[in-house]
Amino acid sequence: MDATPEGGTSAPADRKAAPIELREVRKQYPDGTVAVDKLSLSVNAGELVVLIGPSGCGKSTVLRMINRLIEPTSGQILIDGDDVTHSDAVQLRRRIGYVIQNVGLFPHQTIHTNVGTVPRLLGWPKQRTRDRADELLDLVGLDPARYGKRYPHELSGGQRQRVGFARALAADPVVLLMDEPFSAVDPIARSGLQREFLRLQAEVRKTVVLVTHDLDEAVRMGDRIVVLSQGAHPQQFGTPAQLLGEPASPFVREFVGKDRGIRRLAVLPVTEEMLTPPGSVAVKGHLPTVELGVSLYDALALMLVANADYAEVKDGDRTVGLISRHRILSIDYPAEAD
Ligand SMILES: Nc1ncnc2c1ncn2[C@@H]1O[C@H](COP(=O)(O)OP(=O)(O)OP(=O)(O)O)[C@@H](O)[C@H]1O
Repeated sequence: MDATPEGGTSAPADRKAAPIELREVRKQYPDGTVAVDKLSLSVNAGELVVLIGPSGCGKSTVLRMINRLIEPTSGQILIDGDDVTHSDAVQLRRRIGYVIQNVGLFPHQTIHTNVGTVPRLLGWPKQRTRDRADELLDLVGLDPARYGKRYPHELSGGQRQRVGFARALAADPVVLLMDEPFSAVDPIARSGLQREFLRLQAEVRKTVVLVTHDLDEAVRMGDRIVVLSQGAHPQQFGTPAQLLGEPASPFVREFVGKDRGIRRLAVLPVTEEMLTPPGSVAVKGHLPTVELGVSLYDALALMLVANADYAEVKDGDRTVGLISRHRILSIDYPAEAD
């Protein structure tokens, strides 16, 4: 049985993703800087949680404490219920995938060898390691026959990033940590890679902690988002829609900014309650069609391109109603907290 988003129901033996819990974790660097001040946080198995906040608020420190590249000063970090703050750090890192900006592939090793790094360290038989590297390259959309023998400099930045994902996933880690993984590629390649990663995540369902400073990325990728202020103080921990619709404090409202109305359209779906029955309004010309459940943002974008006031909404082959531009632009905004 697979791990569920709620966590805790799978047998550990076949668990593919593990919950993470931080209990009052603190990091004070030797020079006295308190980067993380007693942070408590729970991430469910199979969930993608984004850490976002202003520069220097402690995001990377939090992430690097989870795989013990940085030792916490105090507090506990539990993975799958086990406190890992006193376990063997090298063993731990083999159970945790780690993806960083610019990937850090070994330049003198082929792509295939790079992807097989952790399985080799774990002592997997050669054939199994080779098969696994092929499988992972396929999974990230790189043909192993074509790219496996190349060296990192013979790939584009976006392709190298995919290899980074493949390498991080090769030994089937229970947790995946990603620190600004998309920021080294240009904006167009970035949105393609984000989409690809979401497709991959839907398939592998790892517990992912992603650090970014890009709010659009956070909203697109996160099941939930934690907004941190200096000292890694959580200001709000919620779904993208909650964050954009109900910022919990002036800090969060300022952080999500003036564009939050537009961003919010990207996280709210077209639902049946929003629809007008087909035939109840006179419409001119050909209407664009959208699937029930697409984002309001996408529906509105289609209407603007087609210069139409309505779009026809389908559920599979069936037309379930019409959605109007006006309806999308008049969605409610809950009262803001102060
Ligand atoms: N080795 C270190 N020694 C002393 N202070 C450090 C060290 N590493 C980080 N810091 C400080 O700890 C704080 C948090 O740093 P961290 O890199 O975790 O922040 P961040 O939110 O990831 O920042 P950014 O978004 O700019 O990458 C900062 O004030 C930083 O200057």
